[in-house]
Formats: sequence, structure tokens, C-alpha cells
Amino acid sequence: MMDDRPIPNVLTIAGSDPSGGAGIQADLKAFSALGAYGTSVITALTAQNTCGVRGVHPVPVEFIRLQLDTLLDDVMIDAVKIGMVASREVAETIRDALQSRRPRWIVLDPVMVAKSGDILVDDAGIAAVREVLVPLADLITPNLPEAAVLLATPTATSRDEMLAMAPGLAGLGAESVLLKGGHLDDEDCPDLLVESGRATWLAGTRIATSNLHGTGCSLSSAIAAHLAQGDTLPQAIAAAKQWLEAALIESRRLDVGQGHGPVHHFHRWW
Ligand SMILES: Nc1ncnc2c1ncn2[C@@H]1O[C@H](COP(=O)(O)OP(=O)(O)OP(=O)(O)O)[C@@H](O)[C@H]1O
Ligand SMILES: Cc1ncc(CO)c(N)n1
Repeated sequence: MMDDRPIPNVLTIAGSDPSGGAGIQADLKAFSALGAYGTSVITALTAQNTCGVRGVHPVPVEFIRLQLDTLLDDVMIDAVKIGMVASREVAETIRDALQSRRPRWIVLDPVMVAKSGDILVDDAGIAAVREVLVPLADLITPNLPEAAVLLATPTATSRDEMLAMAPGLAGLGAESVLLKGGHLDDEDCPDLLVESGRATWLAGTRIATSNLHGTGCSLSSAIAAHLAQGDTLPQAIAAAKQWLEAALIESRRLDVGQGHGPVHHFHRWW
């Protein structure tokens, strides 16, 4: 059957994860699994596996700028997902590049800590992301510890405490916020969408798996891929959550590492 629908271009600006479950690698897999053409600008190399992070090697800021300018001078980007940003200089470089050639959609995952508990971005980097990049974003996707750091409040431990964070999160300056409830000690996995000051619960069934490496990266990239194809924000989030739930379930077929393994991004294909 002929299919003439145009395929959108999506960009990830993030760090590399050699184990393939998080960072740039997860983002490109999510874009490809969900019908978007993936491009990437790498902000840092990490030496990590499913058990932990052994090293971080930041890409010099001038070379991040060169990657961004070289790509954006040539390729029209429909949606961008921003992940690991570790310094103010990098945050400002990304802001400047995106302001002159702004994609329709900017999704920001405020990455701070890997699933292993290792720190990827220090306090100064986090402050820079909050001040420089969050106000540019159509959507930010903090998990509970990330939301607590962004607001300088204790980490929410219940749905009521998640709801209580909504006004503060809305005040950070992004258009919308998806507060992810994966870290809640709850039999479900509820996420809270805060859009135009309105908070909506998005239900999620908690899947019993330790394959949780890169769930946040994969979700934000899946949302960007759907937005680039014309979905509204609530449609894109619903579709991305449905895809991630199946990717978590089908991760049982993967045998990757001894720690927190990856999700199965391509479960719809193989
Ligand atoms: N065990 C689980 N079962 C089903 N959904 C889950 C589970 N854990 C997390 N999720 C969902 O996955 C998405 C990502 O949430 P999570 O809080 O794990 O992100 P994260 O901590 O940023 O991930 P990472 O840092 O590993 O990239 C959310 O929609 C969350 O509700
Ligand atoms: C490079 C990279 N980005 C983000 C995360 C968060 O999951 C990770 N573990 N590694």
C-alpha cells in the first residue's frame, strides 16, 4: 500500500549511554519505533551500564554549538527533546540555537540522576536548566526527585503531595508539566499533567519489572515523536504512555545486563 504521509524530523539533545537503554540511544530508538526520523546532538559521553555510571565526559560547549548549528542550518526539525544538560554554558548554547530556529515543539526531560542513583548533573547544572531551558519548553517531564529539586521542596510521597506541587511546577515557566509518579511507593504509577493551571491525573498500572533504565528518556522522546506527527499534547502523552507500558512488559524478552535493564523499544516490530 502506498503511504504518502510526510515523516517528521525529531532531534534529541542529550548524553550517550553505551548500554543503549537511556540517553541518546533510547531517544533514537523511541523516535524510530514511533514513526519519526531521529537526529541527535550529543552533550556528553557517559561510561555507564545497567548497574551504574563510572564516568562522564562532557563534550566541549563549542563543539555542542557546532553540532547544533551544522544540523539546524540544514535540517528542519519539527520537535526536539532535551535530556542531559550539565552546565550553564551548554544550557545557554542550546537556548540560543533553538531561539533562532525554533522547532514547533520543545520537550525537556530535566535529567539529574540515573536509575542506579548516580548523579549525572550537579546543582549548578540543574539551576541552569531551570533558569535557562525550562521557560522555553512546551512540556517538562520531571520525576518526583527532579520536581523536588526544581522547586527546592521535599520529594512528594503521595498523590496529595504531588497535587500540592502543581502550582509551583506551573510557575516554573514551561507551558505544561508532566509530573511522573514512577517513584511513588504505590501499587499504581499515576502521572499528573499540569496544563494551563489545570491538573489532570493520568492513570498507569505499575508493572513488576526491574527493567526501568531509561523509562524517563524513552517517555519524553515518545511524546516528542507523537507531537511531531500532529498529536495534541494530551494525545501524545497518552500514546507515549501506552507504548511505554507495553515496552516495559515486553522487556522480559531482553537479556541486557545485571542491573536495571532497558525497556523493549521495538516491541511492535520484533
Ligand atoms: N514499574 C512501572 N510500571 C509502569 N510504569 C512505570 C513504572 N515505573 C515508571 N513508570 C512510568 O514510566 C514513566 C517514567 O517514569 P519514571 O518516574 O520512571 O521516570 P524517570 O525516573 O525519569 O526515568 P529514568 O531516570 O530512568 O529515565 C512514567 O510515565 C511512569 O509513570
Ligand atoms: C546519558 C543519560 N541520560 C539520561 C539518563 C537518565 O535515565 C541516563 N541514565 N543516562
